[in-house]
Amino acid sequence: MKANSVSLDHGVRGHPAKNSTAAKLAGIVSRRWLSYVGLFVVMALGIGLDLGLAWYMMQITDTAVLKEKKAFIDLIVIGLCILLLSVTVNFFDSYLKSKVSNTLRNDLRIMTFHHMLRLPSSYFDKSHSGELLTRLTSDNQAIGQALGNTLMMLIRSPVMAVFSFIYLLSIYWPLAVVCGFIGPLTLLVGKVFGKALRENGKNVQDLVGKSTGFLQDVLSGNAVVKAFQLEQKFYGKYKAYSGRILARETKAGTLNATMQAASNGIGVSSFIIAFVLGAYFVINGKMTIGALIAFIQLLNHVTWPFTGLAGLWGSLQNALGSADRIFEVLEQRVEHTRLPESAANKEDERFVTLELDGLGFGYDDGKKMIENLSFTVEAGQMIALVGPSGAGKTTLFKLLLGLYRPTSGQIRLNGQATASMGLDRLRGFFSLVPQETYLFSGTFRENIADGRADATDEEILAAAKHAHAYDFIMKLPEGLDTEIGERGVKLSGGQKQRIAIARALLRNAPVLLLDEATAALDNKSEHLIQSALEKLMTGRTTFVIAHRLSTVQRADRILVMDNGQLAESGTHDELLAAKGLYSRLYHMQFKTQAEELG
Ligand SMILES: Nc1ncnc2c1ncn2[C@@H]1O[C@H](COP(=O)(O)OP(=O)(O)OP(=O)(O)O)[C@@H](O)[C@H]1O
Repeated sequence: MKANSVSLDHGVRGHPAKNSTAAKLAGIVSRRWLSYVGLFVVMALGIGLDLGLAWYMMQITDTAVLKEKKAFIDLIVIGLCILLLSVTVNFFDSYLKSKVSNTLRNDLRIMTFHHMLRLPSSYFDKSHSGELLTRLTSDNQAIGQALGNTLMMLIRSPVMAVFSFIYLLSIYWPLAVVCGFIGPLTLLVGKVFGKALRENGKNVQDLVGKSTGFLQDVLSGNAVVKAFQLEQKFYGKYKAYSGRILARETKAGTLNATMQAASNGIGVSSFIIAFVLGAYFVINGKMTIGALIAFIQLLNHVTWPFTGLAGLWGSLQNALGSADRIFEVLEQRVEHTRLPESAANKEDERFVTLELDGLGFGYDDGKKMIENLSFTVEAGQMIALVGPSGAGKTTLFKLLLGLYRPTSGQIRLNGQATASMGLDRLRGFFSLVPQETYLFSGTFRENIADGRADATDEEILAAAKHAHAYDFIMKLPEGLDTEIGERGVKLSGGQKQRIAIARALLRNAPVLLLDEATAALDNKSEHLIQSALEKLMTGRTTFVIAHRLSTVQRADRILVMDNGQLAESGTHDELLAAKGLYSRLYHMQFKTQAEELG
């Protein structure tokens, strides 16, 4: 990753930073100091050239007025040199500005994504993925723009103004002093409007984030939208979002226009004053015509920077609003200090025992979801988790995977408390087959290989065969290289599940967390999946959130959860004999299945 040779760790490592947004941005900008040195050199040359051009205009006008032919020819040569230099400087100015802007956008993009990948599940539960997406897209765009052109112009303008003013003083100081008072007035305008523009800019970005999240939901759930005929409702909702964005953008436009008009008025009045007064001084013989032309040219540099500054200040404030949103993500506490490596399939990490000791947990709302849960699982056992909906079965999986930390008690893996174990190592013990299959856009090969990055083609094919996915993949013209569509839209539910099983097979972790799908499949597909799961469970310790009677009956131990507590535990026969919650659930399900089978 040579091109990204910046440190990806934002200095604050998840602690809310006290520095201002501008100071935090400065920290990021400073990583590209060499490009900025180049930009400053080009800027100095550009300022010199602009001053030189004013001098040149004065000389050539006075030479023409005085009809000095020899000096006139010399000035034509000098003019050509100025032209050549100006073209070169202009090229490097634009090139370096876009380079620094693009590079910093790239830095920020990868830094933000790197940070996002290390954020805990609790953060994603609270934030909408579409909204987070805009921080990597439009917010990133706004900042990149500001750190290139806007920033350089903001630095160049006052420097240029100072040098131009000194030159004006040297031409005719009384006129310079009069005009010099007017330019800085525009700064006041910028100050008055800057805060409002920044706040408005942040509001626009917040709204864009929300509406993008909404769009993402509607577009990815388009089948439900059509089935429930939600088109009108969602169209109205999006129109409302869009209208609010428009209103905010119109407000920004009005603020900008007022600010520009005010600073322009100040700029134009200084121009008129200079022209009228300058003409008066020419009539009185205090200035030459050439000096007046140079004066007007330079005055432009004294006033324009201030005039333009107001607009630039506005876009900088907008970008700071976007930066606030990005830093909000970068300052979230991360669960990993670095990106975890896939730790599965390590021979030295065999599973021996897993103990839950007085485990307690509640989500953010403080309500206890799991209370005082204790049990021990030995290697090779198959544990079925059953219980009513909302009993806490999936939550237990989240705790085992370290997606959330227990609020009390301990989980011990091979005798070691998981709280003191690195998350990479902890997650390396597990392979997850979630209830809702989640595949990523890409090919079959890529999706299966997500189980293990260094898997060979033979291993991928073997996993596909064991998962009964090989035949349907190979029937497709591009085989393993067939694109599966967004989240696997081109696949049936059963096919998706078999790809997920192949992925888990390849991971080859010692403990399998299997959340059985509840969706009913046809008999053939069901049989293929059962057979694939059998292969996956072989030689592994398995926790299965069980919805099927067959799974439950085969389990070495059934843990019956109710309201986050272990209500009962035992084998199928023991629990039936106990005639408790399990027995009731079993008979209820058995009756339903018998009815379904006619
Ligand atoms: N991220 C979350 N934030 C807050 N509460 C949550 C979160 N996820 C789940 N819950 C709540 O925790 C409780 C247990 O949920 P869990 O998903 O563990 O149940 P479950 O036993 O797996 O249910 P099911 O069989 O229906 O999948 C539920 O009341 C649920 O509303």
